[in-house]
Amino acid sequence: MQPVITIEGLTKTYKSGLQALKPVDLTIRKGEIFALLGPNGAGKTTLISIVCGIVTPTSGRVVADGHDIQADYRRARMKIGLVPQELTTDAFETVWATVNFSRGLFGRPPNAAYVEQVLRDLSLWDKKDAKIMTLSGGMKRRVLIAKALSHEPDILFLDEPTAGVDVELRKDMWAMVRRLRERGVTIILTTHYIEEAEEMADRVGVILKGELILVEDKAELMKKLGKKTLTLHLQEPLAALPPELGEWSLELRDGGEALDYVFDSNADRTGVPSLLRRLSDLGIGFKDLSTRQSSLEDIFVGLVHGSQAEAA
Ligand SMILES: Nc1ncnc2c1ncn2[C@@H]1O[C@H](COP(=O)(O)OP(=O)(O)OP(=O)(O)O)[C@@H](O)[C@H]1O
Repeated sequence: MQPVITIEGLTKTYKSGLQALKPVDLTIRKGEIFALLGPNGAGKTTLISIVCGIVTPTSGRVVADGHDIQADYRRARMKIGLVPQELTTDAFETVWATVNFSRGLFGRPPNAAYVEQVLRDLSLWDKKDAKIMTLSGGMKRRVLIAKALSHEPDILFLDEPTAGVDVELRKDMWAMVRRLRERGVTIILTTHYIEEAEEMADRVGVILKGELILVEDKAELMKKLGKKTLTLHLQEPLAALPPELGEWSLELRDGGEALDYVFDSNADRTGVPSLLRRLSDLGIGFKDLSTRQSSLEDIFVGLVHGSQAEAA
């Protein structure tokens, strides 16, 4: 697949001495939705701010749609729309004026039909003459997206697009992101909501303490690292795990009424049939059983713990 952004050896050390990015290498593919996932302070905003030309890198190189973001800043920036995390809006302007003004900043000629379509897509059309300060927080956020799309960018960055927004707006945003992707726009979003990455992304990058520790197709990531949990609801509660079950990593919960077994669903031997046989031999019966695939959240928590254990 064709790359649309190439990041090579990118680092950032702020004046305070804090190294916000260790050398980062990353290629974003044309037309994909890429989720950059990481906890607060991991370096997500720093990374996208560099690509969008707001923060100067300490070293490394970024090429966006064929243009070096430093040597050829204007042309690179023309290709990019950024929806920032913070609500920075021109309070006294109308929605219509502010979105058209943004378009003009990028040297694009006026195009009322295009701007109208953007506002309609974002359910902002009936607010076009409203002053921004009169809008709700959710509406202001939609205005930020409209501004970012005003100059018809091919690449859209969304920094924590749904932080603090209600469920309805979140769903609207996801739908809008999908529509943009259908039109060929490449989308990079940062999030610390696993649910968002799981729902939206084609690929996921996990960033921790300035280091991109993993980049993977979402489906592949879940398949490769995904574990399953088998839960057995026992007929009689167990006070403790019998030593005969020592070879399986089991956990008793719900007052001994439920038994959890975490296994690798891709392994040749999952240990499930032998566990069921052993339970039967021991006369431990169960009323019901269920299995659950690990979510991206389980995987993420596992990675964070793994990396903390390494650092310790
Ligand atoms: N202008 C700055 N000067 C000094 N340190 C900064 C500056 N901006 C960010 N940092 C620090 O760099 C690190 C990475 O911050 P960044 O905002 O990139 O993280 P993030 O992953 O986007 O987090 P969040 O989800 O909280 O936005 C943090 O430790 C932060 O305090």
